[in-house]
Amino acid sequence: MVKKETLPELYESLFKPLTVQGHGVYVREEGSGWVVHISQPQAAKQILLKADMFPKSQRNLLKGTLFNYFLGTENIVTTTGHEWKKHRLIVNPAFHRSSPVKLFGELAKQMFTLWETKNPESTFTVDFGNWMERFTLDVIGQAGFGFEFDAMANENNYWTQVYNKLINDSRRPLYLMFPILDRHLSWLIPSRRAAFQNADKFLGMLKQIIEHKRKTLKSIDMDAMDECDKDLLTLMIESQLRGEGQLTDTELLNNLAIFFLAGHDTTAIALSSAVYWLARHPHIQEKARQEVNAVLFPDGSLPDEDVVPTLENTKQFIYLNQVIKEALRLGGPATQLGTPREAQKEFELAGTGVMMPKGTMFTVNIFELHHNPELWEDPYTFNPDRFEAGGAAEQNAGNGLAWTPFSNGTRQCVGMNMSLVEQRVTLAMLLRHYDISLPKDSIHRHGPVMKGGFQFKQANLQIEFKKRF
Ligand code: HEM
Repeated sequence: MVKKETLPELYESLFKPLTVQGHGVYVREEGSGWVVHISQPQAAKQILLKADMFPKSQRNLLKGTLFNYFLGTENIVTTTGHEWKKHRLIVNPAFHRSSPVKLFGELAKQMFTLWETKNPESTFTVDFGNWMERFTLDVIGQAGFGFEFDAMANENNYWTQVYNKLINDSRRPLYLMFPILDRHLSWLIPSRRAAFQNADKFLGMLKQIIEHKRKTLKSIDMDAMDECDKDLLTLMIESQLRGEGQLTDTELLNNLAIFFLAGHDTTAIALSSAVYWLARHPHIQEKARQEVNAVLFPDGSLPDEDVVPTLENTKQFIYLNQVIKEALRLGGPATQLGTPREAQKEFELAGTGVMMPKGTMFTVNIFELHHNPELWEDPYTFNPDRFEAGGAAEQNAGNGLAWTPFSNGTRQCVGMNMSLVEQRVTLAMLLRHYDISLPKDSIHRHGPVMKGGFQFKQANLQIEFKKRF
């Protein structure tokens, strides 16, 4: 990505020729070998819904890297078969029982206060991408294990810096492309030695929290605590104490690390995408705002104060949910599966009639599926009506998986509901409090411009907010 091209321009030149000429299937070299990319709904459904036939590939290319050091190998993402089921058995109920709606709302309020203290005028501009990273870090710290990063109030505090350094160091392209550097030579490179020591600090802090929680939870009445106020670590340990399964401290640690990596940037990117598209479409923004007001204040009163939606309210935000889905279609954080799937025997790839040999590696190319012109008319246009009852999304669904930002099947994202509720609460509160627009000099005026490198993030996303109260 040398030139600052918009996403549609990049897609047209780089990927569309492959997707369209290949009828939604083509192969690409990905370091681990050739991987079949799928952007066609029948084949996507076949690969994702038959998890036993297409398990995650166990070729661990990142073995020995800082990235792997942080996440470990005993977690819900890297394991398969019985091992994976053991993790999902504990992790799934924790996510289902946790709905920290109040936490999302209180943190949104805190963010508005911080903005307005720094910007006393009625209209101001913020680096929204950066704020979403800080907001979602505060959320995952508290919702994950009851830890206050305070990244919004003070971006330079100790643990926020340790965490940000760890994430940046573990994603450095050079070390991901040449894992041998971390595996065998990190002791020779002072900056890399420091990066591993920094990871030890963060992991050490997580270990202490796990030990502390194990001890305290044995001695308190868990039923006396409100379910919504419990963090994920508490809920996982509780499941074990109730005899619902067992994870060692290392397994708990590795899963907490995964929740950070999988749950922090992803929701930040999703929220940034939704706010960006709302900024570009004032009439859609107004329609979503009116729905939020009608749900929260059915008597027509519109108080000039922030009100945190309840979980029940968030289920009634039908149009806002369409906005979120459309923003995930256009700019969802997962552009393809994190780990390729490996065919366990020879089979016919659905919708193509082509036989694929045992051992073939596949990925569902979520980005291309979501921009495939054969599935989505005018694919770059933001149009939440695609997701209304009877709309294009519903019609596509009869034909396979055309919209799948969280993957699907048994290995669907376990944090999906948490992320969707977080997005609904945050967007509803933003819409009530502010009119949202793009600054005149925004680099994104004609389409989203992405950062280079491995992350699918909008570059320098400045957003203008005008107070409504
Ligand atoms: C917009 C937000 C999010 C998106 C688009 C997203 C997307 C995805 C996708 C595509 C996968 C499948 C990866 C694969 O199979 O290779 C996945 C898995 C997963 N996600 Fe998310 N995710 C989001 C938020 C979260 C959050 C908030 C958490 C936790 C705090 C989370 C935790 C996980 C975990 C643990 C898995 C592995 C599940 C398993 O293999 O059983 N995600 N996510």
